[in-house]
Amino acid sequence: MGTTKKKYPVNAKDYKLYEEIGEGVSASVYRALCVPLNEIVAIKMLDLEKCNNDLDGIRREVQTMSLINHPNLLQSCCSFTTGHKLWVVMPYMSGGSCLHIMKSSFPDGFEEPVIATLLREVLKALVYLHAHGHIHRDVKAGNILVDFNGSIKLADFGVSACMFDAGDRQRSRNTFVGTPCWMAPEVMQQLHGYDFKADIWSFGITALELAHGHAPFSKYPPMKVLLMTLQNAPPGLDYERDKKFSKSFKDMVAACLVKDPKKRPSSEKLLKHPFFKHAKTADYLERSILDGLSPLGDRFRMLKAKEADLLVQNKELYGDKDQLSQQEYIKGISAWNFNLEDIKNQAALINEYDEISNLEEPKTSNQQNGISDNYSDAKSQDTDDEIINLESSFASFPTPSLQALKGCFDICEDDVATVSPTEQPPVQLSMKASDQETDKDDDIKQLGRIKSLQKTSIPGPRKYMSGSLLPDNVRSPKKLMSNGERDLHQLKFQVERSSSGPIQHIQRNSLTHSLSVENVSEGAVVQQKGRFRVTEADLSPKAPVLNPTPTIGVPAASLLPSLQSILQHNTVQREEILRLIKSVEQTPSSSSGNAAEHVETGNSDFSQIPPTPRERELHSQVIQLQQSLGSLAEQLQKQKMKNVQLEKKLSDLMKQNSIEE
Ligand SMILES: Nc1ncnc2c1ncn2[C@@H]1O[C@H](COP(=O)(O)OP(=O)(O)OP(=O)(O)O)[C@@H](O)[C@H]1O
Repeated sequence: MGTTKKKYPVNAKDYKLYEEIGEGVSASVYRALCVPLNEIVAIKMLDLEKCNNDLDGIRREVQTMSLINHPNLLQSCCSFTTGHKLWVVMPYMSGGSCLHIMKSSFPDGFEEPVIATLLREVLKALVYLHAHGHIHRDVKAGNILVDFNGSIKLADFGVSACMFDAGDRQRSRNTFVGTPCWMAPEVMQQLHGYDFKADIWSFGITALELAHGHAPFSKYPPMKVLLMTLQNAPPGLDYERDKKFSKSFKDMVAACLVKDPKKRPSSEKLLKHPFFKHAKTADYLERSILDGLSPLGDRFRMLKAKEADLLVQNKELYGDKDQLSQQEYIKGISAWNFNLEDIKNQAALINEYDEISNLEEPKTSNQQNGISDNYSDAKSQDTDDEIINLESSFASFPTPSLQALKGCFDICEDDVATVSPTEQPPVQLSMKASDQETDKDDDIKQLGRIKSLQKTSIPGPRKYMSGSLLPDNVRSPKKLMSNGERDLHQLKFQVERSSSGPIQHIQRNSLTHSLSVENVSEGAVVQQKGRFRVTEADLSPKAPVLNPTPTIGVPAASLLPSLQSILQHNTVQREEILRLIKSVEQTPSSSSGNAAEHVETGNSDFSQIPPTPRERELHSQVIQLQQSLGSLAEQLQKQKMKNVQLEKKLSDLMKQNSIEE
């Protein structure tokens, strides 16, 4: 790919910013000119101060984007920080995402040959990613980008995971990441972890999304989507209107949407499915889906305006009370609140929502696990019991420190100006190219330098995103207004995401919000950044993923997530050992009591009492766990020492800095 050979400047002043072309949960994307290369690019801007707790996600995205090299994957050209923003420079994909194209011109989805062509390209990208040990974890139409010539690239590695993280290729993941509608059941369940087969599920959901114009369950709030995905039979091409689709398409979707991940094909195998014989060339895509489309920026603006209108209409129709309910509902869901009372309240709101929503969902013929698969059945099951069951199905994980966001990127340039913590002006983008340079320079000056890593992050008003655009006929359960002023200008910046898109991050400034973000010690904490996202410490007995060994200049704060993860992991392992010891004690054979004593006293000599096979197995597990506990403690110790050293360096540097200033 040509982009890898060119040297893209890593300085904001070398780019002229044009119009906004996309928004996600965590980022805004702009079209821009790379002045020295005279090339149009797209720049994704992430506000590091607002991406609470998602240092790992951002780092992963930047790393993955720079390392991948495949024609169907969006590779970054370069990335750098300016003020508290991270800029990721990428090739500009002028067609925008498939989601945007559908919303603009194909509200009921694409024709089958188009779908086959798009999906084959995405699948090629997945084959590459999986072969290199990556799980994408966010495959959906919004992340399939189309270029002017019909070429396709899969984007957004914000939640991708590397299977080699801990040096173990086969390791399943135990993190809770993704976008609800596209999320595989095993990812939601968090029982046995998951692997690259989770992408195959999302791929199947994406196929349905491209066929219908929206993902299954997309009109439901996130909690409901989780319930439905877990309880209902997998969705498929079973609608009356799906008769137009070929058997091979239906087969391909059915192969992906099997609840048991082991029964899903690998991406490589799926690529050989007869359905992809219908795939055509990029040329064909250009003619069939790009023809007549207005420029990306215009489309984006129109779609946003439409969303804002919908929101205003909703306000008029349902009033503030309902909006407040929705807000409360989304807040609970977004924060993945395990407070039972809150969840019950949320469940009540789900029912409320259902009553007014227009049910057009399918009655699938196949039943799985003896659970009814039609929506009205699922609706009637919105009981407290379900919520309690669901609550027990999910694990909760600790959250990295807020401060950990800083200092992650040592690729900084241009961090020049100074600003107070409360000063966080948005980047103002002029539509006139000639004005760009001045405006941008001013902005950069305003954005300022982050003086201290210890500085408390005081987020400005949250710019709520609208990445996934609502189907027109759907009343938004997810778009809401703040408690504050509700003028249109504010609306623009506070539109929530569709539930068919990632769940919106909610600023935790409400007294009613009972979830403690940083309460690591209780282990009941969930990290969340727009998606359900619970990472770092997992319940797997395997070693936690450590941040790479810090290099000089990496702030000590960035080690905190690893340390927390190790601590958490330690606790989990300790509990596991205790549990095993208890279970040895409870083994009915007369010998087991003795065996437990041996274990408890650290004496593993079982020679005098012949152990049962179960005791042997438990014993060896205990030994393994003890060993790994030991090595974790060692790692923790090392990390602590490094932390101390780095903190010292850091404070020296800060002193030096303040002297210079
Ligand atoms: N290189 C690009 N060229 C054109 N449009 C782009 C490009 N990158 C992103 N976009 C547009 O911007 C939108 C948001 O970008 P992106 O998905 O990377 O942000 P995000 O915050 O990671 O989103 P998500 O909500 O999926 O997590 C995309 O859906 C797409 O429409």
